[in-house]
Amino acid sequence: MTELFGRDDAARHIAVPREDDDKYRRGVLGVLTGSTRYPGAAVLGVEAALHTGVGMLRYLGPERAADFVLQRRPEAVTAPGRVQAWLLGSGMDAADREPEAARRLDEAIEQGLPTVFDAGALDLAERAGGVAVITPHAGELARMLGADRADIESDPADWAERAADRFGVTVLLKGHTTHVVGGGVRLTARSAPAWLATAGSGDALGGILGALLATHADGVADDPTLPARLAATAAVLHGLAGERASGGGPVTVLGLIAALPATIAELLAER
Ligand SMILES: NC(=O)C1=CN([C@@H]2O[C@H](COP(=O)(O)OP(=O)(O)OC[C@H]3O[C@@H](n4cnc5c(N)ncnc54)[C@H](O)[C@@H]3O)[C@@H](O)[C@H]2O)[C@@H](O)CC1
Ligand SMILES: Nc1ncnc2c1ncn2[C@@H]1O[C@H](COP(=O)(O)OP(=O)(O)O)[C@@H](O)[C@H]1O
Repeated sequence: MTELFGRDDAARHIAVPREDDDKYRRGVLGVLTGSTRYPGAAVLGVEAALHTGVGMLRYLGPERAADFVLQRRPEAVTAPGRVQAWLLGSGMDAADREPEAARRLDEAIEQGLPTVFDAGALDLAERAGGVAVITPHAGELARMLGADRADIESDPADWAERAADRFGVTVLLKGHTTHVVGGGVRLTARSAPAWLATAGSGDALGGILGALLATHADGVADDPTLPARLAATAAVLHGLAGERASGGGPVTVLGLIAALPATIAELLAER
């Protein structure tokens, strides 16, 4: 059975820092995204993760992208070190991976930590040793499954379930309605206005989900349904922040990201 995952559900999945927390205890997100060709995707994912809330973010992608990330977010740490979760692949091209990026992706996957596999890392998800959430759009899922995009679009929840079974991961299938399948649950999130169909919007979603995994890293391996619920939470936050930024009109991805803190505050006030 498919459950509609709404704002109340999302509100319950936001980790609020406590008085005895510090930056490490809150959760550190490692980010390997972006490329020389697509540095902007790295900036968007980092921005979205920081606006969702993490204790620390380590950005370890290619130099050109790192320069842009640091210009925009000097709080991002570019030195390698321990992390509690990974965001991989946004703004990378699986067919043309930079060698250093490929090496770092391998090292990250070997750690077996909770990981978001997006865009140019989707092909690596099968190798995940720990909790894995993949975030394809219908075209990407079609490529992964050797299926027709139109078939996936005609029955997205069913195809998301097939992918979850085949790859042994939680699947977040993007679109106007987001379908999440994994750990024996099927969830849908429907909060997104169609203005969100804009380049870079998915890169922001990856950052939101990465932050949620990092801040729930302790519980996520022990609760089979939690990765799916966190993925659905990311979709709800993304949709609500998009709605807030749009106000009924066009939305920019940085506008959506800027709306995340107030969106989260509103959800927390309701719980
Ligand atoms: N600012 C940035 O740096 C952005 C980077 N992005 C990255 O770009 C990479 C490719 O993502 P996509 O979601 O575009 O991959 P898709 O699988 O949707 O598309 C692959 C390619 O197909 C072509 N294509 C598909 N439909 C087309 C159409 N209607 N008209 C013209 N060309 C079309 C484009 O050349 C595109 O690059 C990912 O790594 C993604 O993360 C995108 O997220 C957009 C923003
Ligand atoms: N018609 C739509 N209505 C609402 N949200 C949409 C629509 N189309 C796409 N989205 C959302 O926008 C984002 C697009 O992600 P993606 O296709 O990966 O774009 P990009 O790679 O350019 O960042 C996803 O979060 C998706 O759910």
